Amino acid sequence: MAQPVPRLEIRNLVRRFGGQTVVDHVSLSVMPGQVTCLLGPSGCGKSTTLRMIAGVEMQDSGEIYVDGNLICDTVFRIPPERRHIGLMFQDFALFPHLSVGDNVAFGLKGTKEEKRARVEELLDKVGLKRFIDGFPYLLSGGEQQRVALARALAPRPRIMLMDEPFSGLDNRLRDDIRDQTLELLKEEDAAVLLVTHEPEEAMRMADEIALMRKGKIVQQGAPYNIYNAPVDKQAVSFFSDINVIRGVVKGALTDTAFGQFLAPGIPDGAEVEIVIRPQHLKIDLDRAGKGPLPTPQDGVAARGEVVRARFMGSESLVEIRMDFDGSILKATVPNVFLPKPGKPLWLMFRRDRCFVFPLGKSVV
Ligand SMILES: Nc1ncnc2c1ncn2[C@@H]1O[C@H](COP(=O)(O)OP(=O)(O)OP(=O)(O)O)[C@@H](O)[C@H]1O
Repeated sequence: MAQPVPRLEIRNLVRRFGGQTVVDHVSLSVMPGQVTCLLGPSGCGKSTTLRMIAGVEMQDSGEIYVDGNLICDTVFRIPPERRHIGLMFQDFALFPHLSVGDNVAFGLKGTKEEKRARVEELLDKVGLKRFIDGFPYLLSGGEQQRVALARALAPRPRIMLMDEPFSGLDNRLRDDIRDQTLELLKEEDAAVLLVTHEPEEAMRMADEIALMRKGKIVQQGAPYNIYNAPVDKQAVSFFSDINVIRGVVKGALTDTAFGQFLAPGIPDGAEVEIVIRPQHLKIDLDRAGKGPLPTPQDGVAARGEVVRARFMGSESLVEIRMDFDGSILKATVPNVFLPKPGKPLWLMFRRDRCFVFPLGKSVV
């Protein structure tokens, strides 16, 4: 069977500013109806990548394809207005002197009736048809954002590029608008590339996440895989708080106060870091103080004493000073669990939730 052709594909895009490579051989593809999130810290080159795809920035090397057809390399270049790409940025500014309907119709081709039908269809989908003849100033921030989305989607773009489109909205509003936006984007079957520096946004929106750091994509895959099979310590810590203990490898194993961990492919004598998220650090509540027996999954329990416990809303955060080296580890526990400072607790590193990385090594 023929391989499906990506709606958008970029190959080895490179952009340098003043000797610094801010986008460094970035390649990715997005299928129709798929949302890919370009996720990374501020300044890692996400927006520059998006601007090159939009055609408002020229790459130093690399190619961009739409439906398998070259639209831009260093010699050939289709101008931005002929790329059929929809854009949505944080500063989405609607035209204040045009009605909501005319804002959405802006850039649409066809007869008056055709345009009106498309505008009504989209405003209906974003739940704002009643404002069609009103002006943008009558709308809240969230409503204006939905109009901007309708405007971007009106000409049926084959690709939607979105750069932090929800960051101007307050938290509660944002979740609703993200969900609505996602629904509409799927209905319209556009290939979406969404830039964000917020892991929660990427997890909520993406079919696929491309994790970017220092101009490079360090990992790409479904949110579940990025979260559960991270490539390095930084990739774990980008999504959550982490606990780290160290060990030395001997015979593809490392011995720690929490028992042995597998360290496949890491040479004898190398130092490793064993990383675990606070929600996976297990507190033994049943046999507290008695030193539970090791199990294949939980390993050996290590003793510590509570330093502080805080209630965070849906969970409690407990900080424990470990007897074996005096370090402080963090555990989160659902609901209310507020042991007093000084209380002894036994902790276990769940082996199926740990990541073992060579010390000091990251992908870039
Ligand atoms: N036109 C330009 N001239 C010089 N440097 C630039 C230019 N555009 C971007 N840069 C630099 O390139 C780097 C990447 O910028 P970019 O805006 O792509 O990052 P980003 O990941 O989108 O960050 P943010 O989330 O803060 O927007 C930054 O160091 C930025 O200062």
